[in-house]
Amino acid sequence: MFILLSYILVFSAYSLMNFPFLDFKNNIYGFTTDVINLIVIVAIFWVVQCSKLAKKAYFYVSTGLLLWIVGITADVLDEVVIPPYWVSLYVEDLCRTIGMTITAFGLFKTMLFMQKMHNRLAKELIMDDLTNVHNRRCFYRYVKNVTTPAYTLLIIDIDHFKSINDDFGHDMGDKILKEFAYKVNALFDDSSVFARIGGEEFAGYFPPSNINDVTDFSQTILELAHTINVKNDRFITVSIGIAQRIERELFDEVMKRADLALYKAKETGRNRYVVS
Ligand SMILES: Nc1nc2c(ncn2[C@@H]2O[C@H](COP(=O)(O)OP(=O)(O)OP(=O)(O)O)[C@@H](O)[C@H]2O)c(=O)[nH]1
Repeated sequence: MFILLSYILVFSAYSLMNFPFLDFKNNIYGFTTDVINLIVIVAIFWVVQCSKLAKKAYFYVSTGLLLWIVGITADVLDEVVIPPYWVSLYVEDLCRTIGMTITAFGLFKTMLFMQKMHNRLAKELIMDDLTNVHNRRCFYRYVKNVTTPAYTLLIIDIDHFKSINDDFGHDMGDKILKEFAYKVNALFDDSSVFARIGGEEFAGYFPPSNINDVTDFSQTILELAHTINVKNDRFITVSIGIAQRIERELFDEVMKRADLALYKAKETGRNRYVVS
């Protein structure tokens, strides 16, 4: 900013001292318009310096605006003095045109950067970082907005997960969570939702369906868990609580019943499902 202002001052002083003067009174409107243009572009340049753009976008926008400002400075001065041909051509027209083009390219890069950032944030808002399945926020928001009457909720909890962490380390725990989430997620179709809602706790939503279909599905999850190997022939097991919504029941109440059913599954020996 300092270098830019210095340039404007030095170039203005040089032009005023070396080039012949015009009849300024006749050019007062042109001069005023050009000065306003210069102030606006310098203000935009200043805003760009204060904002946090991506490196490349920042580089292009700043360079473009700088060249543009050099061009506009010459534009302002040619309302006061008569510049030589090379100043009009190279300093004014060429700098301004190239500056505008580079700025436009920089803005295009900025838009791409914003779009990428938006997509990333939108994904982070609904996806679980570790397992890449839907997260708790997404699950709760989705099911709370469901108006269909008899949907079914599942809460799935990996048994004795703490001991996996304790015996084989946290990295192994993470690996198991990822593998389990990936495999179970593949069982869910477009009409149902699967999500990680806590540490080793997952949830499933099914649209109105026969409860026997849901228990069959739960049995498949129990069997799938037996294929996930921790180490040395040790496989995981899971417990599942199932609750089907009763008419007018609130989402939190259905979740609570599914949670109580899960508690019962744990209490009665784990590695099983219990229907509320
Ligand atoms: N590796 C890993 N561990 C996690 C993560 N989130 C939670 N945990 C662990 O999961 C364990 C859950 O332990 P508990 O709530 O006692 O449950 P549990 O050992 O599975 O016992 P039961 O549920 O009663 O069968 C804790 O040790 C947490 O540290 C995670 O993202 N990665």
